Amino acid sequence: QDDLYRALGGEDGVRRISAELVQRVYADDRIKHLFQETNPKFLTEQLRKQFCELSGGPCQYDGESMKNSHAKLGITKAHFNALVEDLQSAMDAQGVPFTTQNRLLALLAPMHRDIVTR
Ligand code: HEM
Repeated sequence: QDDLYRALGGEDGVRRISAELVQRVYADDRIKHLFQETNPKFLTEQLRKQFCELSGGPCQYDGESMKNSHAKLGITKAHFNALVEDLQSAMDAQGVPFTTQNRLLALLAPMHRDIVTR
């Protein structure tokens, strides 16, 4: 049940992917303006726990719901796609195989219903 977690590189892998994603997002001119009031360390830690739990790892995501945490941001489909691209780049940089990348992305994709609000 934790094979996706292990394919992502386990604890260290998921930690590195989360950190790399946040670095890319804060440098991404398409979306960085939306993160101006968010502490990158906090966001990295929340993403780490969420990716860990989703992939079957021994963690529990204890943060806000996707709906509540994104409600006021006015996120578009284009913003969402930009973040997904940043995640793909982050996983590429960590040497995560394409098929493993797609398994994580498939778990995240349905969240667009709660995250994209315009
Ligand atoms: C599948 C896609 C996404 C996932 C899995 C995700 C996940 C998360 C998580 C876990 C948090 C922390 C919630 C908390 O505990 O308070 C968060 C917050 C946040 N997300 Fe996302 N997110 C996604 C897409 C996006 C997109 C597309 C944007 C904007 C381009 C975005 C912008 C933000 C911002 C600005 C916050 C911080 C809100 C605050 O400071 O309270 N997210 N996201």
